[in-house]
Amino acid sequence: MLHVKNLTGGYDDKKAVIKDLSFSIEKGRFFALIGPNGSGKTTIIRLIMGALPIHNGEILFDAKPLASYSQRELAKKAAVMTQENEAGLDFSVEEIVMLGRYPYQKTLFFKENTQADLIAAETAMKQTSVWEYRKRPYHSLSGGEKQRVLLAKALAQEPELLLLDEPTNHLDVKHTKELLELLKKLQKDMNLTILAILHDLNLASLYADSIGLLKKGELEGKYEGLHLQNENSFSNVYEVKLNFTSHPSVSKTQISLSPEYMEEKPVNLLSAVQIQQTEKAACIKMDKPFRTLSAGADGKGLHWSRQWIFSQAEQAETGESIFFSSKQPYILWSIDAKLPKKELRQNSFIVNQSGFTFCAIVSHSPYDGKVHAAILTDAPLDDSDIINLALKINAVKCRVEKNFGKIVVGMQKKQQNQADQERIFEAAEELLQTALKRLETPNAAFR
Ligand SMILES: Nc1ncnc2c1ncn2[C@@H]1O[C@H](COP(=O)(O)OP(=O)(O)OP(=O)(O)O)[C@@H](O)[C@H]1O
Repeated sequence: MLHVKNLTGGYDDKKAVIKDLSFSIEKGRFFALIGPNGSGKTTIIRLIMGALPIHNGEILFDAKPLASYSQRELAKKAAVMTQENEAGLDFSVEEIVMLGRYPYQKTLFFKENTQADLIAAETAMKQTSVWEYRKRPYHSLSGGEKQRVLLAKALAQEPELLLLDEPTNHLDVKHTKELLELLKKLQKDMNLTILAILHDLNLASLYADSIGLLKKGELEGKYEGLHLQNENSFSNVYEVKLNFTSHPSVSKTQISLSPEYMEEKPVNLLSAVQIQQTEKAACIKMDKPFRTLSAGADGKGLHWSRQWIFSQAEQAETGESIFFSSKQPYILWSIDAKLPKKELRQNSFIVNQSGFTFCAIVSHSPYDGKVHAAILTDAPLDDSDIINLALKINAVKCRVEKNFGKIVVGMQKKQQNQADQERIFEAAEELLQTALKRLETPNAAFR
């Protein structure tokens, strides 16, 4: 559909902003153009739309050079939605959208609107949810509403290729999702080809079929989706440390930042923990959240939590808590070791060596046959160790994630027999041994 070959161009003949750029977009594909501020993304759209001089190379639409299309022909093929401020225009919403029909009209006067023009404009306004604003002056709308009107105008052009410059700018999270879902629908239903400049790398990862990463006017790479191994190249281009992780429910990569202002400091579990025990419930609390992998009754999955409740109640307290339902609640691990030594040895492991603390909590309720296990450590262990442990005790949810030395694994699984319970103890012990090996403290003792 669109072939950009060795394109060099910019705002004047002397200085090229885009340098020797090549990429193509197949018909019906969603291509996201990303890159730092000033890398040339908008300039590429301007070059594609013939608004800027090409110094070298060529742009082909359907294998025909850009220059062979008249303005009207080009406008039927490709529509662009830019960030340019049209707020000065004193038109109503429907008049703005109708401007998108100009390639199909003999004159620019609205009275020439045909039935096809009216239907296309109405469809576009309904698709973008601006139909209810159609009589309102454009300048009276909010930034997000204006954004959707400009998209409606582009869609009214009935293009084969849609060029979008930061289409989700100004949109709240609901409208961002709605707009991108709409684009995916148009892509599928009408085989629309989309080139969108996106600043939000997570959205690019979720919605684009392929991604072009631009750096100083050159294409750093083209990616068929983002993958964990792209972390370094993206971090280099953006000059900031990016963390690539897996989306919790779809097979896509998501990107996060680690703010420096809240740099994590190692915490000593022995002093960070508080234990509260009543007749019907027991609660282990930490003074800061720990990375938690849990299949507990509440707070399932991999996230941050700071309290673990063993309770007869059906519901846990809210907020960073993991809830272990147990009809016969008890904690088998106690910080001040009040429990008989034998029981403590059987059910918990505490190692305090080299400044790091490890602790395994395993509780088993003979009443309902459920086993609860938690591994807490402030040692810099790999999540793969945790995952290995999780696999051994049949945890239902697990995910590899970079950790920062503070890990909690909490698991709950219906286990019917003693052998399963033993397996958990063994796995927990193995994890602690791995941790010790890593810290080169092979002689650390269990208490
Ligand atoms: N009208 C202009 N005249 C001259 N130079 C321009 C003009 N518009 C942009 N530039 C320059 O071209 C380069 C690329 O700008 P462009 O707007 O294409 O970047 P971008 O990647 O879209 O940035 P952003 O993410 O900030 O929107 C920048 O160095 C910019 O200063």
